[in-house]
Amino acid sequence: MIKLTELSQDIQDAVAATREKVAKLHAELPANNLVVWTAGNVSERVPGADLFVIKPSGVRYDELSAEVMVVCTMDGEKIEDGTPARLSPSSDTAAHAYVYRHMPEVGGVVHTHSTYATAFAAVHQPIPCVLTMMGDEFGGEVPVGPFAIIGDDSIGRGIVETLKDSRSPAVLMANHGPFTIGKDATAAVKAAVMVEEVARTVAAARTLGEPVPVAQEHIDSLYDRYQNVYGQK
Ligand SMILES: O=C(CO)[C@@H](O)[C@H](O)COP(=O)(O)O
Repeated sequence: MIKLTELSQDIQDAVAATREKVAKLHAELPANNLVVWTAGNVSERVPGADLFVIKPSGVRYDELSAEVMVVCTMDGEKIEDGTPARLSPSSDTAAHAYVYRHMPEVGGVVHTHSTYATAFAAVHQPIPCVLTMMGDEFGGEVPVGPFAIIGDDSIGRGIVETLKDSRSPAVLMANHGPFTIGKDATAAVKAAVMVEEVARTVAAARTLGEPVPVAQEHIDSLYDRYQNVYGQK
């Protein structure tokens, strides 16, 4: 088994920095009302190594610190990372690992059960692109992925199959909830916040009438501006 202390100092430093970052980002899930109890997870690739960092399974968010973040290989196997052997990685580790293996551009993955996005997943309905904010962040609708059993790489296969030809960084896995991807874990957390927000707004809009789709040409222009011009250089 790979032992963290036997890896190069550069890799050990990169692991330490990633653990700090991933531990901090987990606090964003309850802070943004995206999870109850322990029902969500964040992971990030370790730069310069075939490793990623993810939270331990079933541990309360206020107990998560850099020291207990679990380090895994790209096959989702925990390495000897200095945490107790009994500390298992998230139950969604195989899904995160599958995404990293098949989407090399992805550096971060997030899963939550946020209420409104999960409600769309429960009824197998994509979130239609009816808001400029959706054009900006998702470049179109947020798609629904297949039903998949938890624990092996079925969820990962569903995520990759659904997102590989989509601009959306979010997929609503049927009867389960949102999984989001990004160039790093911060971007994936942002997508998780945004997908819940637009799901909530679209659900509210439907109580008033039928939401009006944004024209494709406007979606393309919104997406291009937000991805390439918005914010600070
Ligand atoms: O979707 C599920 C289970 O339905 C999981 O995402 C858990 O809700 C969180 O699991 P851990 O990351 O704590 O193992």
